[in-house]
Amino acid sequence: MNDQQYIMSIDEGTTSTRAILFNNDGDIVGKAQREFHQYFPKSGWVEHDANEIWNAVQSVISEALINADVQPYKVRGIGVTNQRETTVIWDKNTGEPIYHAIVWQSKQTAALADQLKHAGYDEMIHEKTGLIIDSYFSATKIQWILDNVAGARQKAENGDLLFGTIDTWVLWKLTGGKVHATDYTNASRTMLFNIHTLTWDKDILKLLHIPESMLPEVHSSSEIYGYTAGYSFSGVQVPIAGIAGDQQAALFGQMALQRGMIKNTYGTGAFIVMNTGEEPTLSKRGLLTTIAYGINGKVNYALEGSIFVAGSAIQWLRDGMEMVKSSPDSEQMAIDAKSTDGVYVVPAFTGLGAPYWDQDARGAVFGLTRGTTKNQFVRATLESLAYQTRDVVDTMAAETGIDLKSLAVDGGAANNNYLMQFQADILGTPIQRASISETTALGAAYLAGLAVGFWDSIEEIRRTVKSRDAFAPQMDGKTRTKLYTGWQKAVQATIQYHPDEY
Ligand SMILES: Nc1ncnc2c1ncn2[C@@H]1O[C@H](COP(=O)(O)OP(=O)(O)O)[C@@H](O)[C@H]1O
Ligand SMILES: O=P(O)(O)OC[C@H](O)CO
Repeated sequence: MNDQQYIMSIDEGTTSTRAILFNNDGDIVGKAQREFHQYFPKSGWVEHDANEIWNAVQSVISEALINADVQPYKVRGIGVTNQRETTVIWDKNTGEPIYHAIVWQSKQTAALADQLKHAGYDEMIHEKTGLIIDSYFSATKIQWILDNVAGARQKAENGDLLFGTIDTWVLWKLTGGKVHATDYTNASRTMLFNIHTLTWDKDILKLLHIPESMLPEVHSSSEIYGYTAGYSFSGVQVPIAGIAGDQQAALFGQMALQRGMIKNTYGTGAFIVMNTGEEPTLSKRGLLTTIAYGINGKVNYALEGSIFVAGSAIQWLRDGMEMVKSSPDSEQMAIDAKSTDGVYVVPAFTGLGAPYWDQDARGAVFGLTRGTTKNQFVRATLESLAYQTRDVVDTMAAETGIDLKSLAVDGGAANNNYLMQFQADILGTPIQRASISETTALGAAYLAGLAVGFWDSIEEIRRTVKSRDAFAPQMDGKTRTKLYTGWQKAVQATIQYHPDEY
């Protein structure tokens, strides 16, 4: 009899939900993926239907089990990882969301964030939460829902509403409404969590008029939060034993567990995270301080540079500009272009994140001539992912004094070999690409597997890590400086031009 057991990761991303089954060697044995609807009700707004996300979660769980021919009782534990910050508020009596989930990229709360900044709360919020006031985080999204949905504030004050990031929503649904909890990594993205005391911050809650009764309990990233209930896992009770925001899960999946280790995940956005050890480092240069993971009674912190538009710029080339048929086609087109011939694309579609934090910037293209080709435009768009990464990596080096020896990468767009080579060239640093691009899901599986004894220790996990693809820098220093200087000028010009002001 086959007594192999598995861990299932549920990776609820910005554009799709995946369920992935891992065996004891950390290999993928089954997988299912489902895209869901993106709602753009007004310019700059991005929303999801939380019920649709839950339906997608249920269907990918079943499909992954069927695809791998694995019986549900063979799953030892579930790890949940998720797009962070995205905010759901639901009625705890009916289980119904009272508004669409407001997505991390959404800009409907930019004015609320500006009010907080202008009232001079930057320093207080940065000091307590490690974050820079921005509509990106959950806090102003909660405020907005309470202010804009009829009767919501009263219900919240009566204790009838629950807030959750997507991990919390999925956990609540999986456990049949029994468990309302999150982990440190997700809590640290709300702009309501004190990263020093590891508690919800009462001063910020008071300032934003958010009742604490709405907020989930906060736990470590690796422990049993509850068990699947009802038919949520084909009727079998499986422990949900790992939770982490997707970028932190990727850091864990890369086994970047020592101070100074750094990874970049190229998904919808790109997120560069450096493990800074057991003490939080507050940035003076526009990086976020965040919780990397909490495990075995200890918390590790990280510095993060968040780039809002990365793979989604390639989706824009596909769906908006209709310049590529599929995202992977961008690789050959970039190679065929041979050079961008001075074209720069700055994809600031929803403002600029780290290190600029300019909510009002919008995308721009520079250097077009009559001779500019589609292939050059595609190449320039791909290169923007690498330039934005260099902006953050340089800032991290300046902030910490730690020089980058190599950059660990993963995520969908990291499959693009042209991009990876250009990234190594423009950084002047080698790139190490994880053997599976699903490092986020792997990290959540590790966290869950450690909690249930599927893996006994981190050392045991390390023994299963496979060799990686490497990209060494080949560009000469003069070309690197010339290209990067052009990018810096393009970004400065983008910051100068705020279309809403005209
Ligand atoms: N070969 C490729 N070249 C460039 N971009 C790619 C490639 N493959 C996927 N992408 C981009 O990567 C993103 C998907 O990556 P993924 O890690 O699945 O993202 P998420 O978790 O944010 O949903 C999409 O935006 C897609 O356009
Ligand atoms: O969906 P992803 O992978 O681009 O990740 C989104 C981030 O968690 C947002 O902070």
